[in-house]
Amino acid sequence: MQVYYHFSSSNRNAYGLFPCARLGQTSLKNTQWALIDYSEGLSIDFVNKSAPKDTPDCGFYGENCGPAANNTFIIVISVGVAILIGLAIAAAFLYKRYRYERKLHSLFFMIDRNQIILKKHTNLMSQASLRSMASIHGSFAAASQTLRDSHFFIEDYGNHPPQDSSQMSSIFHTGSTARANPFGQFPGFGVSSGNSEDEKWHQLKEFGVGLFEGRMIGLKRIYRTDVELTRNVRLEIAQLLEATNSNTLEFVGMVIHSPDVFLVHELAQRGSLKDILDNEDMALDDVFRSQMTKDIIAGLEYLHSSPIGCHGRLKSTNCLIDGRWMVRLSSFGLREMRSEEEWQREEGVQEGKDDLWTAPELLRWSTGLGQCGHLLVQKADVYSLSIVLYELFGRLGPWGDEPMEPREIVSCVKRLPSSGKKVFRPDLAVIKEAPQIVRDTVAAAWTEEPLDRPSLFQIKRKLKPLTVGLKRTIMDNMVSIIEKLTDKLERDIAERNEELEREKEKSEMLLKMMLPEVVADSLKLGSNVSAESFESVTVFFSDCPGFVEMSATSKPIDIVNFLNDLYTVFDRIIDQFDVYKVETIADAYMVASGLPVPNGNHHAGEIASLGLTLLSAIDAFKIRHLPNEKVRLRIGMNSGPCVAGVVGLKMPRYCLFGDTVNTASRMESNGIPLRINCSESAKQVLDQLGGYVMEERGIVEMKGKGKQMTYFVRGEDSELRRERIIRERVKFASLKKAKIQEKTYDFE
Ligand SMILES: Nc1nc2c(ncn2[C@@H]2O[C@H](COP(=O)(O)OP(=O)(O)OP(=O)(O)O)[C@@H](O)[C@H]2O)c(=O)[nH]1
Repeated sequence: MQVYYHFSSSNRNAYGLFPCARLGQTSLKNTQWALIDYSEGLSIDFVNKSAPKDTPDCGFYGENCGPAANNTFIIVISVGVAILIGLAIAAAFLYKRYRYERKLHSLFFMIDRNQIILKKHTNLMSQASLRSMASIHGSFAAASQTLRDSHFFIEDYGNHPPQDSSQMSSIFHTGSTARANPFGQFPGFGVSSGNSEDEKWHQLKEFGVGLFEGRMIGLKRIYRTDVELTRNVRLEIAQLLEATNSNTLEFVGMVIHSPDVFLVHELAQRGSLKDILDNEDMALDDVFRSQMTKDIIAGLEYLHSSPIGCHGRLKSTNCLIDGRWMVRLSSFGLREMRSEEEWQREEGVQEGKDDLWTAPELLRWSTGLGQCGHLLVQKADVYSLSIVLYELFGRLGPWGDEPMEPREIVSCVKRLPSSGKKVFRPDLAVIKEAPQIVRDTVAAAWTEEPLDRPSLFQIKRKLKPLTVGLKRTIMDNMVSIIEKLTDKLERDIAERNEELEREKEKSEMLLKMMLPEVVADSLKLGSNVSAESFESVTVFFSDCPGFVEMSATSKPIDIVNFLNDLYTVFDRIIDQFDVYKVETIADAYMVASGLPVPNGNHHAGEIASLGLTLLSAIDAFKIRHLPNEKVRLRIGMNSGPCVAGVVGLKMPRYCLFGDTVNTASRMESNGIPLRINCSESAKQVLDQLGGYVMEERGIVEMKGKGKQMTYFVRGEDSELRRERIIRERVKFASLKKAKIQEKTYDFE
């Protein structure tokens, strides 16, 4: 067979079929098969100088085209897109970081002081609130704050806040990376201007309460001489703001207003664990203790796993209790900023009380908490936890019944223990009632060697039996406590009401002793008591002649005793008559009848009968320091019109005015001792009443009054008086006060 590729052998340029090889058949004997014999001929002059492809582009069946063929393309595209996404993420990350850095450089945490309304801090552990439901077990003690004097000082710029960051840096040492002018951003933020608002803020010592953006906040003073806002400090503040956990207290921001610096945090309604433990009225049962233990550990766990890394100053004052009775840890973080504060405090303000919870290695550490690694502080937290648990279960304070002063305790803990000797720790016997697992945990957690202390995880596992089934039990517990509280509350309210009632009665009684009942009643109702005219009253004066001489020769205390004895007798007697005691001035005793409630013309009778009774009583009266002497009482009485009213704002007195009063006084001063010296007008009224034995004394010259006819009242017919009073009582209610005398006095 021949293969042609050219149809014209003479013209090799023309394309056609030409022989280029010969294929023959090789005969094979003894076989049925023949092999193809190929002999090469001319070389092939291919169109386009190369042999055509032996396979079509897409293959014989299209297998090289379609979806499979696009994989590479897709891969390329995918890689491209991935790179783009990567770049976008990186850009976003960088942008976020840039924004974070910018935020760090700003004063994002600053709160303008003017946005906070300071509230009076009655610690919510106070009696009142605790008696209220809020506090489960009756009254909590007021916050046991050890108020420390402020040692805080930031350079004072007077009334002119710094205008730029360079000035600002004198207040806040912002470091090379941090420069900001907070005054531009926060109107009112800056330095004290010495007004009353400043005063209020200065007066806030350790802790204050305020209202910020509609919610109650706690203000904790930071004791610093300056605030260095380095990047680290800002980072710590940012971490605090980001910390959100149900067992840590929410940090809201800072108020910096020279010279005051405050941390602003969410308010824990029920005060600190210490407040609760210090309050003897607050019975804590196992369920509460277990729940609190659980909360404290949970709070610490969160801090240890968060960027904050540790607590560093755990103590019972920093375990705050919120409205739902959950423990919320506070005062963590800001280690760098507050480590400075520690040393300032140590220099004199504290008596070591704050360090009773501090681990020995931290007490020995000399460069401040800010320089400690997280692990070290975490182990120190475990130590502090052991003291808090000891306090919680022993309820005798962080060091139980240890008699040493806090400062001594702290120095003993700080001292390196000699080998083989027991380390100085609180007495475990104080918590002998606590479950064994608690005692074991406490003992293990205050080990001297930090690394030998258990981890929080181990502590939690060890104490798990305490909290098993707690959820259900605590609810039951709450209900029963609420019931108990309600009972207690009701009893307390009833008791207080009774007390209040008693106090009210006492003060009313006092008022009535000072003023006539009708006057006291209208004063109580807030009405004005205007002066009142009385047509006819009788005024009585008595006096002890020789009193001035007696005063000169007796000891003042004897005079006081004498007058007290005498007036006790008089006061008892006047209760039997319808009279009103107006006042006493030294030995002078003034009484009136017919006011403030008129009693017709019975006033003269009441006064005369009173006088007779007094003279009778005086006969038996003994002067304690002069047993051989007798009181020679001189009495004067006069009847007529008068005006009475309350005068003065301070110590208001019910006073009588008018000539009737003056004449009564003259009757007494011009009278004869042991006689009732009676004026003409009083005698006339007594005659109208009848039953009084009168004796004419005669005309007496009286200073300012001229000649006055005078009488003595010598006796009375008590039966007549009795009948008269019984008869007239219906008409004159005040006569009901009058008791009926049985005896007729005769002074002849
Ligand atoms: N009711 C209530 N009282 C608080 C609150 N914060 C603090 N207190 C009271 O103020 C006391 C002192 O609190 P802090 O100043 O935080 O305690 P501290 O022991 O001085 O703490 P550090 O200075 O951080 O070591 C607590 O024992 C509470 O009685 C709060 O949010 N609510």
